[in-house]
Amino acid sequence: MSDKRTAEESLQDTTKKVHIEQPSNDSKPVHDHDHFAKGVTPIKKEFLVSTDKQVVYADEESSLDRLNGSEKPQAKKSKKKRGQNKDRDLKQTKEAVKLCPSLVDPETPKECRFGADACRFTHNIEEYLNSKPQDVQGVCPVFAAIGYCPNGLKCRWLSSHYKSGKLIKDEILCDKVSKVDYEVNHISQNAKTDLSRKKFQFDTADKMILFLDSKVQVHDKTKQELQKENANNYVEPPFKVSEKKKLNVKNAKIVSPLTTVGNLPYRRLMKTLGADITYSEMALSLPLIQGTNSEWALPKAHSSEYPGFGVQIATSKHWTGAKAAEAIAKLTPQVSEINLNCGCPIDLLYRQGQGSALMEQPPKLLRVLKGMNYCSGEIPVTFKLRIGTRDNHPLAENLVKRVCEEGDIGCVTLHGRTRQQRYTKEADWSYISKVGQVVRDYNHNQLDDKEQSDRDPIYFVGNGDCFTHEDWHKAVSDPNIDSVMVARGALIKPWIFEEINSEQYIDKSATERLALLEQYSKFALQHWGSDDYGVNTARRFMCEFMSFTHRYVPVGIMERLPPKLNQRPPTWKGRNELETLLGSPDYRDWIKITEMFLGPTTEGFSFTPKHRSNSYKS
Ligand SMILES: Cc1cc2nc3c(=O)[nH]c(=O)nc-3n(C[C@H](O)[C@H](O)[C@H](O)COP(=O)(O)O)c2cc1C
Repeated sequence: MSDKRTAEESLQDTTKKVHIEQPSNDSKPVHDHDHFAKGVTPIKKEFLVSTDKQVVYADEESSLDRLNGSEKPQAKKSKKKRGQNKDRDLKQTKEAVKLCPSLVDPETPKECRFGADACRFTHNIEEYLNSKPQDVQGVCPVFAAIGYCPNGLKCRWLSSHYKSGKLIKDEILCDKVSKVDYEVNHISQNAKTDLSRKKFQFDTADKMILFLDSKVQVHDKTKQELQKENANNYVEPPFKVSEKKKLNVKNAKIVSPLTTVGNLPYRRLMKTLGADITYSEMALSLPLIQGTNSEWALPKAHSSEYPGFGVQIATSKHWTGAKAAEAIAKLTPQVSEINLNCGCPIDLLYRQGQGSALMEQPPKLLRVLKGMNYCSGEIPVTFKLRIGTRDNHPLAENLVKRVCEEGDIGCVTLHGRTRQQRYTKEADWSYISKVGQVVRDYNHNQLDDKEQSDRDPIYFVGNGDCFTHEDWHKAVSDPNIDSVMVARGALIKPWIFEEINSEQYIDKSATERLALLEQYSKFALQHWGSDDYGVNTARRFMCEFMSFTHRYVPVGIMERLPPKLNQRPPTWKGRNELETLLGSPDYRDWIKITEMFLGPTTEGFSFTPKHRSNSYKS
């Protein structure tokens, strides 16, 4: 594989876009080798590299790090073969000497509540600066973007904005950028403390939970009496669906909720590339209502994402769903929808009755949706499900029918696979259409109902295997389907919406693709910081992102189109060194790419990707 210098030299390669002509249906492959076997990406002979290596991709479940401990139910054999890292240690080694955060700007030091002597961080600026590793060359990307660097002395590019003992600020740029480039949905420490100490006022949820409790079947006579009383105390929801924020789903370009990889910098990148709707990574309701820091990091969004930003939650109980919805509505109002995850296949969640397990308990699912809808104020509630949990036992059709009638939802998204299926076999778009028909019929009937005729239709979105503009347009040409949610397609080929809008394949040059990664790195530094911690975090998530981007096979080297998500390429080389580097499945090449933008890896950086064979420690 090429070294860093060569890759940078390759930056000079041509940026000309080439539009690939679609071969006609009857066109024959130029040659007829093994690599045209079913499931194998057809790559032109001159770009093939002979080797015995097999490409194996791990998709969804291996990215669910926060939910470690989960196991795929019936794939023990392949799990062993794949050697996935289920217990990745994601902690990074810390700086040897740490500067007290009160001193990041030495000119305007803040008060340290512990005092210099008791503080566990150093207050000796000179000692700190002497202990820092050498600065990364060039201008601090955060300073360049927003006119100042919030990490101050801790920045890894410090020398670019620190002159004569002072931090530089570009007031004009700062002022201009602050109006358009900011993050929303940060919640205060006080709010988190209130949640964790059970002092947060869940006024709406507390009422609704009593009512929903009355819907749970009990056999005890006293409890039944209490239930009756609670049911009688029920008051009308403060917001009807028609009074909630409008969803704008018809033909919208939608990026799926994506645990780990669908982080804020990635979604921000996707907004620059034409996404209309983005979702947070899945947040678990219980830690949300307990005020956990890491969970409340998930509803944060970039200003460019709102409106059009959905927060996805998982829950198994109506009370946690209702409380989480109320907390989100009160604390992070810049949310366009709260999406209930009813599709997550992973075992840990399933065993707890969350994710796809909710599909197996319709009354419970309806209680959860009702509770969320009642407590989410003006934020509409939507849900995402799969065909069912087991193969040959589809549940979605009947379930969606019931939810339309009773669930007060704004949109349904259906992933055309079962839980059992995971990513094997293609998504079943004919079943997706069938369920879409159910929603369409329901909407149609509502038009005849005078009381309901003012409300927006329930939208229906299909999901599964969309990788080309043809897939997308074919799906939305079905009158039952309002739009398509794109997951892996938008990770592997982030410019997919550009292709959809222009209705053609775009053969992005390697330079253009590298520029997207550079943009990601800049957004990542802005989000996580340009200090040691921020750079390490940005590097790790950039590697996670590249574990998808490297799977892109340039259309210009393919023997025939369309490319498919479930095809695996034989080993190939690109049209130049940079293209080969970007397609490398080797984690060391991903690190090399991060080094172009984030500087060299520092002592202690470790990256443990999905496959053990790819682990890295500096
Ligand atoms: C890395 C990764 C993380 C995912 N995380 C979530 C998630 O948090 N919530 C969710 O509803 N679906 C999640 N999914 C599933 C996708 O949203 C989507 O339903 C599925 O990948 C099928 O779409 P695709 O064929 O376009 O990839 C994830 C998928 C992947 C590959």
